[in-house]
Amino acid sequence: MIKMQAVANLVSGGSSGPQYLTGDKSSIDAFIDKFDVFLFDCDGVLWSGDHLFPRIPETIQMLRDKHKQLVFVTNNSTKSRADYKKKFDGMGIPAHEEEVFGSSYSAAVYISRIMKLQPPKNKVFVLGESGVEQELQSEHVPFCGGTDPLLRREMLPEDFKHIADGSLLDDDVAIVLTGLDYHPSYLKYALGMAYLRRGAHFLATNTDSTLPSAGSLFPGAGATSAPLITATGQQPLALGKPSQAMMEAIEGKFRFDRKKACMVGDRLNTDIQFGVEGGLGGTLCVLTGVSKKEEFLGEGKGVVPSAYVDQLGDLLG
Ligand SMILES: O=C(O)[C@H](O)[C@H](O)COP(=O)(O)O
Repeated sequence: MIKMQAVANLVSGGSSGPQYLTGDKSSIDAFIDKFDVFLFDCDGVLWSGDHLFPRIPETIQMLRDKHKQLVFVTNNSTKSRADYKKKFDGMGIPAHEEEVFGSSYSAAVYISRIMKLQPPKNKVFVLGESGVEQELQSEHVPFCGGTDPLLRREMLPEDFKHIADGSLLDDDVAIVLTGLDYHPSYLKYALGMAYLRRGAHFLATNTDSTLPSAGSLFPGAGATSAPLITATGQQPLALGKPSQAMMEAIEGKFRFDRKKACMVGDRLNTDIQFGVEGGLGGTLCVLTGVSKKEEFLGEGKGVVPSAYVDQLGDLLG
């Protein structure tokens, strides 16, 4: 009876709400068999900071043994694809650098291939970490700011004057790009604000409110870009999940049938929304990160996954 009910849910597309898969081996197998491609969020699904969740390497390997195409789609812009490959290797997770598609790469591709501003007026002022800089470099986009040690100092009285008269600004800057920034400063915000007031485009790798790490929550990219949003009254164009510009870039690079793809994530308003709005064949919510099941179970919920598990390793049955 349970088996028939599980199959009924899958057939009806989960009309009775998201299917709870943990502990239900036959439903897990049926769910996995529906898809050729799995898009994986990273923070909150595979790990929390440097803490690897149980049976992640084995789960990823199981999907590879089933010949599934895997793409690791992270909004964490502090690391580049190469940095993530090192992290995957360190965690024992079988993954290739070209399978990683982070928000820093998404932003760099958007700037270089979609915006295509004419040099030299195509420079980016970065409020973020090395991952953004590396990916801009990979797309040959000039930048300033970011991890520049000269900006990691107090705002001096003369800075107000030199920002106001433009002598501390770079006339080639046409874009302000914010990401998760572990080294925010008033000086960097003042420079970013000045560029935006001059008419620079306002982009963000992502605007996640929080960063899941060490089993807790910390200020996310949305929190570290908030001062510029408040000061200028402008909203950035975000190039991370749930942005469909990111989905289009991923589909363009990896070439897959969206109806045979499943988005796996821990956050409803980025990962699951990304998959639902992208028209993917399914979404799987994992309860080891930000969102709780109470946020999607019951009537009148905004974003509802196709299915959910307590932790990703439960897919091993
Ligand atoms: O604040 C952030 O940038 C996000 O919390 C973080 O980077 C999310 O990473 P993801 O879960 O998309 O791997």
